[in-house]
Amino acid sequence: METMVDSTVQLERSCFQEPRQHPIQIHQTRDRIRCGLVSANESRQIPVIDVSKLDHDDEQKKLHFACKDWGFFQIINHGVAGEVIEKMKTDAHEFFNLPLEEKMVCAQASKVLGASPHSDATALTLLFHANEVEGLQIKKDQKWVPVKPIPGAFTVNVGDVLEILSNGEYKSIEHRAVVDPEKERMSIASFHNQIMGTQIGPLPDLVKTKKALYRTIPVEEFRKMKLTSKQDGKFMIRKMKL
Ligand SMILES: O=C(O)CCC(=O)C(=O)O
Ligand SMILES: [Fe+2]
Repeated sequence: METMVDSTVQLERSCFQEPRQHPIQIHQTRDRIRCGLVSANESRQIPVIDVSKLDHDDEQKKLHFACKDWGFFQIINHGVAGEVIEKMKTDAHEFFNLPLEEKMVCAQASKVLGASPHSDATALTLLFHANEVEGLQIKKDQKWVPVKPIPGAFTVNVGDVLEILSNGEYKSIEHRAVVDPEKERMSIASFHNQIMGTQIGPLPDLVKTKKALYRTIPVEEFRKMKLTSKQDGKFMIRKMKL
């Protein structure tokens, strides 16, 4: 049986009268929910990219292969100050300690999502583990691989849009969040998308000699399709495949 998160609150920046470029979700996973056995492959781990070394060929290659082979990686030495990270954690905890009515002021609250198996219909997702409890798992070679967050690191994943832009070279990987029977888990996801008025499709340079594997459509149409579709696994990739 799939495990599920019990409470996910989507904090679209529009709630705060700012542009909606990077919606943020805070996930809180508690113990009361349907909980099942997880057949996880503990022996493998997602790659770790050192952002401070990205001007070197070796680290760039590592990043390329991380996007190609895993679609998921952690970044360290990313330059986000420790105080900023601590503030994110305390804000997330304070937010979840608010009474329910106060959390639901967001006009987008009806679009709350869970973390059953899915790929992100974003370009890139940055995920921060706001406490030490694990729960994120990614699908690798038909097995669920648990992500072991490095303290202070961000987990990055290639979203459907990047898979499409790269004409399938980079992979948007299915993932899910499972519950810990003992402890509460909290994570903060920040979604990065293309701006309105642009197109989503394989980059022209990549399809000069190769066949395009996905359709090209305006961002607006992509978003509309995402909101009106049943959100199941890699549903946007299925819709965009040629
Ligand atoms: O809670 C997590 O770690 C996963 C969240 C997630 O997959 C998402 O928000 O798209
Ligand atoms: Fe996700």
